[in-house]
Amino acid sequence: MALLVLLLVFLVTAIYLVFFSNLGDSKKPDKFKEKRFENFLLKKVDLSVGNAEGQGKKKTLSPLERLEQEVFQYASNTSTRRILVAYGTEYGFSREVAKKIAEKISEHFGKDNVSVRVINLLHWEVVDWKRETLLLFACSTTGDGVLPNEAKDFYDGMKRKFGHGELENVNFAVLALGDRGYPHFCRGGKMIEELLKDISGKEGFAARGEIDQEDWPVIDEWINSILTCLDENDFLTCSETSDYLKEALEMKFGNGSANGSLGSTLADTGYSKENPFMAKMLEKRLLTKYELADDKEVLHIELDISGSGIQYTPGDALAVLPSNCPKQVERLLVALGAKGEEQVAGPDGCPISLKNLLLYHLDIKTVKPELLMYLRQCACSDSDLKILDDLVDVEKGGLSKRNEVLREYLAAREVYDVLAEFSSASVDFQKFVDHLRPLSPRYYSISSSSLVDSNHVSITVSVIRYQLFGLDRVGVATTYLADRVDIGDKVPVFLSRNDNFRLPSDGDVPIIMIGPGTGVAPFRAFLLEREKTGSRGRNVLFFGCRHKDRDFLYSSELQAFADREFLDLFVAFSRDQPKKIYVQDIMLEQADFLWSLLQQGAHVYVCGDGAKMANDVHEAWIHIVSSHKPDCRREDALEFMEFLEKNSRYQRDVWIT
Ligand SMILES: Cc1cc2nc3c(=O)[nH]c(=O)nc-3n(C[C@H](O)[C@H](O)[C@H](O)COP(=O)(O)O)c2cc1C
Repeated sequence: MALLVLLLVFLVTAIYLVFFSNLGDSKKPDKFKEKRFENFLLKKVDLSVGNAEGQGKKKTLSPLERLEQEVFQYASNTSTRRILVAYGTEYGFSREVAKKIAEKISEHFGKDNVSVRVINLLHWEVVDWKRETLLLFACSTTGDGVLPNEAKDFYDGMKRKFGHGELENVNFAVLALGDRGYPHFCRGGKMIEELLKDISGKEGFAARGEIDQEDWPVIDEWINSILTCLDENDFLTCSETSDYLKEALEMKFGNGSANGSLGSTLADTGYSKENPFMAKMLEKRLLTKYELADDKEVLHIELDISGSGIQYTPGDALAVLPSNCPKQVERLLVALGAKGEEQVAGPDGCPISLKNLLLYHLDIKTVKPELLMYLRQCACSDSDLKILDDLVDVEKGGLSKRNEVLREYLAAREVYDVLAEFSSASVDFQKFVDHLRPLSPRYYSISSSSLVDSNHVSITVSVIRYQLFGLDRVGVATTYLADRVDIGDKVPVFLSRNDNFRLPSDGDVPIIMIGPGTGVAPFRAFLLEREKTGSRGRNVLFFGCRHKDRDFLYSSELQAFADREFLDLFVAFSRDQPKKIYVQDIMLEQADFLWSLLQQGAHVYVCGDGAKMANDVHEAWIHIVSSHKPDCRREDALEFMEFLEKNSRYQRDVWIT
């Protein structure tokens, strides 16, 4: 009996514990629940950040997941009103723009009334162009006025495939994205428009948009002009009720497909911005004397890519995904009045600490004009409001890049500066980060040859450090590599192909390389490759720097090539004598020699600063050609250089800082 009573007491206690303790739990103060939520957040953060050191350790995406990043379906695909928005991008901005175009069209017509599909031009072969009636293109320009790598096959393929007027059913319009600082502004978009004009046999239904950098107000204007045209004309309606495209894409790239390749960049290695390879740093060597205030700090960096499957060719670039400088992030957090541990939504929508988001995911240097508009909303002092109103004055061009005052203001400031300047603005952390750009990869010309060592890749990095408004400023990726990555640490990288900067296939053809400063990087790769393949063609290099004994990059290697009579080396040291001398000056001294090389079919390469040097070198060529070709006027010389360019005998890999 006593045993029975004991059992009964035990049972009652157990039942009480199971049911009532839960009840009790639910009455515990909210803090307890918050704690459990916090643990949940921590787990999520771990997943989204990868690890404490940095980003980059992301899961490998399946072909279908990668496809979803490339192709977006914004609306019902059963609608008979249909449009295809195709983008060609090198750095991702045109994809962002294409998504915005799709969203706006979807919003304007109602998402059930129109089917808007977005596709990377990389997948152009999946599209049945004769079945498409309405096309919008958003395409950038890269290199020296060329199409993005992933859009090149589309351009050549469409030219081959369709004759004049063959796509007569197509209505199209083009948005060209570029940067006015480059000599061939928006050339990629212009090429696509010309192509479409030819194969459709008609003009675009709306004027071509030309965008100077990330100018959203002008992009919005163009989208609005498109919406007006679509309201006024019935281009949208097509005769088909089902959409072949989604099915075709899934067939081609879906799980289990036989040829599930996503195109050249991804297919070769599977590594991309979203899914980088973690390459171990093997060497970091200073190539310059770095002691005086005026000295340059240039590093030779070698990385281990064994096991990655990355196969590079001289001319290609290596993209590095950096993280921001912790000191700069701390400074920003102080200006924000934040601790850093505050939770905000990360790029994938998962919660992440404000500090980690700023360290690993967002660009804290570039100020978007939209951030100023947001600060305008939060500012409460009259003087802050007045300055902000003046900056974004509609009369001056508002938020657009046409607003010269705003343009100059932003060019000289980082995100910290505007926060510090408009300190009366009390910002919401989530809204603040929503107004920052994502941190983008930085591209460095590869300076090694995979024929010499396929497991290693090297880049040549000029480290950026300067002062602005009395504060230290740094180049994000250059100081990431110089200060924050040690030998043995891993760096997230992926390969960026550059088929517009290639050695001649015939090793007997002479090459003329012009590469001052870090512009010499791809030429080191060219020389190593040509020596390894036993090329017999003459190699001529024009290199320039400030001082022979301070910043002559790879001097002993280059001198050794010259000593072996494998290289004709010409150098210009701009500051070693009272009169400044640059590469274009020493080219002119060698005019007869250069002309004779051109006569022998030489290929010409220029790498480095696109703002000044590339133009000065181009002028030097015009001079050399017009002074050697009989009866040659300036226009004839320009035409001659264009002829060389069209025949891949004049290739430039230039950039503007
Ligand atoms: C290395 C490099 C070369 C560029 N060359 C040109 C050019 O020749 N003409 C031009 O208008 N814009 C040029 N741009 C600017 C880009 O077209 C512009 O930044 C564009 O918004 C990038 O879009 P995307 O991210 O879709 O490639 C160049 C940009 C870079 C980084």
